[in-house]
Amino acid sequence: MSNTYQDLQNSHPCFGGHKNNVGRIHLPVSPGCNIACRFCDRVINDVEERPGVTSKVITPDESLEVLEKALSICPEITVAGIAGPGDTLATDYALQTFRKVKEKFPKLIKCMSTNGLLLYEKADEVIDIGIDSLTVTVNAVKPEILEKLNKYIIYHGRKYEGIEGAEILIENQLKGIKKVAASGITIKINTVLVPEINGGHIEEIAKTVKEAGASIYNIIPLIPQYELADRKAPNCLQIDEARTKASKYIDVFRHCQHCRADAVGVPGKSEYGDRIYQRRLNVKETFSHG
Ligand SMILES: C[S@@+](CC[C@H](N)C(=O)[O-])C[C@H]1O[C@@H](n2cnc3c(N)ncnc32)[C@H](O)[C@@H]1O
Ligand code: SF4
Repeated sequence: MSNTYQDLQNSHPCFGGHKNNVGRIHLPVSPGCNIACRFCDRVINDVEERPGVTSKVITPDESLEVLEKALSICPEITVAGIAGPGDTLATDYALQTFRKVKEKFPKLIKCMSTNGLLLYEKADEVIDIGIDSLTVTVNAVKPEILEKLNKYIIYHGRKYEGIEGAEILIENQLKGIKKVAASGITIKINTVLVPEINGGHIEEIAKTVKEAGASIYNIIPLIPQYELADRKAPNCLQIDEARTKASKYIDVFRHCQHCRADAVGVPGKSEYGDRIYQRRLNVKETFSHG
């Protein structure tokens, strides 16, 4: 039986549990991605504090050793999460890792983040493994807005660009969210707020994902980079307005820390990634746009 939304509000830092001094570890086992968000720049480095960044990519077996070490250093960790650095469903490594974690650390909350392209077809596996909390990044529910945020998708071996790719992505996200939510798994939605692109669309996203079964909504301010390097990050007022509009339809999480794909510790309080992943000097290798 997976944790309920109420349980997670006490025990998962991204669902409200941040008040209780609980920690998480992100296991960076998923390097590849099957879509191309125009703002995403996945890199290997030891210094940047943002999603898509990791010091190394590890295997599902290595992740058990990493977890053991992390729990001995930081017993506050209640959540084993996988948030990249790429997409958790683009390769099988994340689901393999969760099966191993479930066996060896049955008390840990299993949490994963996906773009949702393959969520509908992999939903039975996600449910069977007993993922406790699932985050799906939904940046728009209208294809003409999404195509400004996503360049293409690779779906069943074919590349779909622009509106066509955006339509498939939105349809699969919403069908996947409905199916997984109906099984009782708690769903959080991430939206990257790019004021000039989806700033006026937040209410529609919030309403649509709530109707599909999501429980909580997290608006992430854009970090301007890659193709959207010249777009402005939202200011505090814009973020606050977007959150207030969304909260008419769905609970809103307001404490997102823009964590790395290999973060370890209690968000905002402790960070043990240096010790766990033996971070090196300032080495930077881009691997998302080869
Ligand atoms: C790197 S992704 C990995 C998990 C999965 N592929 C996904 O998209 O949900 C983790 C989160 O970082 C967000 N993200 C990536 N680049 C960002 C940026 N430049 N600014 C803000 N959020 C970003 C994504 O939208 C996603 O919600
Ligand atoms: S944000 Fe997630 S889905 Fe989008 S390109 Fe980056 S890793 Fe892939």
